[in-house]
Amino acid sequence: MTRHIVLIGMMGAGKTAIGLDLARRLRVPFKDSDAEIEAAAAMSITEIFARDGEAFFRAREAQVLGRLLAGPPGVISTGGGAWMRPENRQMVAARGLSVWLNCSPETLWMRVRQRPTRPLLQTADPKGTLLRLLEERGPVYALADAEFVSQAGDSIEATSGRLLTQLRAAHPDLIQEIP
Ligand SMILES: Nc1ncnc2c1ncn2[C@@H]1O[C@H](COP(=O)(O)OP(=O)(O)O)[C@@H](O)[C@H]1O
Ligand SMILES: O=C(O)C1=C[C@@H](OP(=O)(O)O)[C@@H](O)[C@H](O)C1
Ligand SMILES: [Mg+2]
Repeated sequence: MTRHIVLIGMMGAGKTAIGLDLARRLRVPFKDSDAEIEAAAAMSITEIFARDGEAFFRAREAQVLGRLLAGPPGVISTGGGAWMRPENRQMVAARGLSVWLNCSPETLWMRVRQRPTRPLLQTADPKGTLLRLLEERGPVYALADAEFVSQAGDSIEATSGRLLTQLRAAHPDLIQEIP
């Protein structure tokens, strides 16, 4: 691979799950910015938000993203808010291909409602919060180099396989060796 593949998009779109499977198929390193932040802080995302606040988390996120982008090309899954910072978008553009994992609001909600691991959704109306964030962020996600639409009924494996086919077709320069 000549550049990183950087997955962006909403919470629950499957950036972490699809990124892992995509990296396995490509036999390249997989990094998840949230997991890297958690490892460095020895705390969960929930604990970081509760103890240090969102601004602190966003600063760590930008740092971690910079470090991951400086490493060998691989698949990087970001947290849903990372793409909102213009500096992060610039860093990604310099070293990677950004791919918006797009997904219907119903599917996002179905996936995130089961897990209390996303502090931004700990509100009185988590579904309303998710929809509002999607509305705010959608136009910014659309700035990504590529968009991939994840279908609700597809498995993780089917989705990452289809994503790889789409990426190979649209960016033959990116993946030079067929694993
Ligand atoms: N087709 C699919 N694509 C992505 N995730 C899926 C799919 N089917 C089920 N899931 C589940 O949905 C959740 C997606 O969450 P995650 O990968 O953490 O998303 P994100 O990192 O974008 O917030 C995971 O629990 C995953 O196992
Ligand atoms: O959308 C966001 O602002 C966030 C998304 C989360 O990552 P996922 O998109 O991987 O769930 C995590 O970074 C944090 O809870 C904030
Ligand atoms: Mg994730």
